[in-house]
Amino acid sequence: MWRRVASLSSSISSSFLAQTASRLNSWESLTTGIAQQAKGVIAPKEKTPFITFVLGGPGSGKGTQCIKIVETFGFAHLSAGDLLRREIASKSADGAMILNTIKEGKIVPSQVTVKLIQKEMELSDNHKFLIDGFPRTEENRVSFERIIGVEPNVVLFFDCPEEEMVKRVLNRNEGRVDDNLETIKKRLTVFQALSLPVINYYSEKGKLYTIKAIGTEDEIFEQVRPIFAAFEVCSVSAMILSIQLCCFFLLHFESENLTTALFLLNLFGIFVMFLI
Ligand SMILES: Nc1ncnc2c1ncn2[C@@H]1O[C@H](COP(=O)(O)OP(=O)(O)OP(=O)(O)O)[C@@H](O)[C@H]1O
Ligand SMILES: O=c1ccn([C@@H]2O[C@H](COP(=O)(O)O)[C@@H](O)[C@H]2O)c(=O)[nH]1
Ligand SMILES: [Mg+2]
Repeated sequence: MWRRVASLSSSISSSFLAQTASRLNSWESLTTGIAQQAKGVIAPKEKTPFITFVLGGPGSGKGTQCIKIVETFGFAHLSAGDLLRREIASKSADGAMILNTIKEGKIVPSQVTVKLIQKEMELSDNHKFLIDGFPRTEENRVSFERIIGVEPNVVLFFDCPEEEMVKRVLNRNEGRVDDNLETIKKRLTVFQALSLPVINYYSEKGKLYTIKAIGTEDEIFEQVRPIFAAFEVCSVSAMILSIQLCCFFLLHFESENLTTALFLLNLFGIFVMFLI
């Protein structure tokens, strides 16, 4: 169901209505998320997904910050790299190809990665997703939009100096096959050539939030926190405003002309949310 809602909104994305609908979708997604978190109930699949892409070079701290975002804002964390490593570990049909690609610091074919992400999204009870380390190429991006049928609401870019990224990766000590100087150099070249255009694309679309990824983990998270907090404040404000307006209209029309009242309420609500 969320796929149908999302593809409908992306098909009219150039218009004023689409912008308004997209904001409404974002707020509605987050509002239901907060309410459901508070009540401890599982989000039904019908909810519009709220998607955040988490981008940045190797070792820029994407995974580390995703853990903090999950703890604070209740997202589901889907790391594309982890999903690919799981395929290798499970010795699936694509496992050997994925292992070689990762060792070479190259990019796994889009179809393979998008299918893994899609499966995780469908299995998840959450509707707020952090997609970590994806899309890494323009082809990845287009493939995601075509297969999943949605665009991200937010794109985070962890901007970190190369020297620092190399240092962090070499100190990571998790036994990853790509955590060696030779592969890191290749990954940095791939990042510059193929991933930066994706980041520029989202910058032009006004969806990019750049984080200066130097300092302690907590200092970096203090740059991330206000981004999601702002979305939550908007959604809660919109919800409160709607309830207030609803009460006002119901009293004003004494329930006689309820349909007109609700129509006016919706129009006003959309107008106010667009202004916010
Ligand atoms: N702010 C920080 N300062 C110092 N070290 C950090 C910081 N953030 C993360 N690290 C460490 O750097 C290493 C790389 O971090 P992380 O795995 O989060 O990066 P990543 O962007 O997910 O990398 P990759 O793309 O290779 O998966 C980890 O060992 C992590 O503990
Ligand atoms: O969308 C993706 C994500 C990852 N890869 C490959 O996996 C490694 C490791 O990814 P991390 O996100 O750093 O864990 C990456 O270098 C690629 O080889 C991919 O192909 N597509
Ligand atoms: Mg990572």
